[in-house]
Amino acid sequence: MSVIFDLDGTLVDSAPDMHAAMNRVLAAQGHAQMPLEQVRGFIGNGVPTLVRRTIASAGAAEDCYDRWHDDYMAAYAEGICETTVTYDGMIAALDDLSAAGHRLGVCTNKPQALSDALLAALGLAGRFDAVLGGDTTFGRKPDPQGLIEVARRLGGGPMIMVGDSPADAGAARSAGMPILLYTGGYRDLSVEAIAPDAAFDHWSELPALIAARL
Ligand SMILES: O=C(O)COP(=O)(O)O
Ligand SMILES: [Mg+2]
Repeated sequence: MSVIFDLDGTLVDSAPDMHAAMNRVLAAQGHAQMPLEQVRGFIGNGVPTLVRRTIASAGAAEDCYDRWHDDYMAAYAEGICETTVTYDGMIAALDDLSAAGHRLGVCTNKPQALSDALLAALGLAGRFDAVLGGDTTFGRKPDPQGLIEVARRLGGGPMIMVGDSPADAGAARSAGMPILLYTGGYRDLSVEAIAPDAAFDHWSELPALIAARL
């Protein structure tokens, strides 16, 4: 079996660093700071959506998009791993899954360079056989093309997607994969509304959930 993971809100709690970067952009543009919960609610569909939602929320002009986007990318690249941490039990779960012979991949809406930088900063890069970001030609979840490409790079066969958001669930469904939902992430819908194949609140539950699907 191959297991494909989402990154932000699933493997790592990266919202505080994304929030800090966005607040630096807001300050530079003369706008008020936003609370963490607000910016966290904008995460999940990639940087363009994050920037557009922030601009709308700040009441800034839509034509400042390119500037805010570029400033955010620079600010976040600079502070990509100041406070970001892995979720409790995640590393042990990956250890279990690798020991059980599963192949592991990442399909994220985070841009490729930032995803690679963050995984390297956390010492996680070597754990995955394929990592695909959201700014490639394969599009962004809920478009399933990225997921299908990661599945191909992992060698095909049975796949499971593990994510935290409606975009993950949508992509998995369109790609014909089961979706296991981590409930501790950044979803803006209830678990019932997302209707995953299974949900887990703590990473220690994941290896058994995957073993049950073999
Ligand atoms: O960057 C985002 O908006 C979310 O990225 P994710 O797909 O890893 O959750
Ligand atoms: Mg996510």
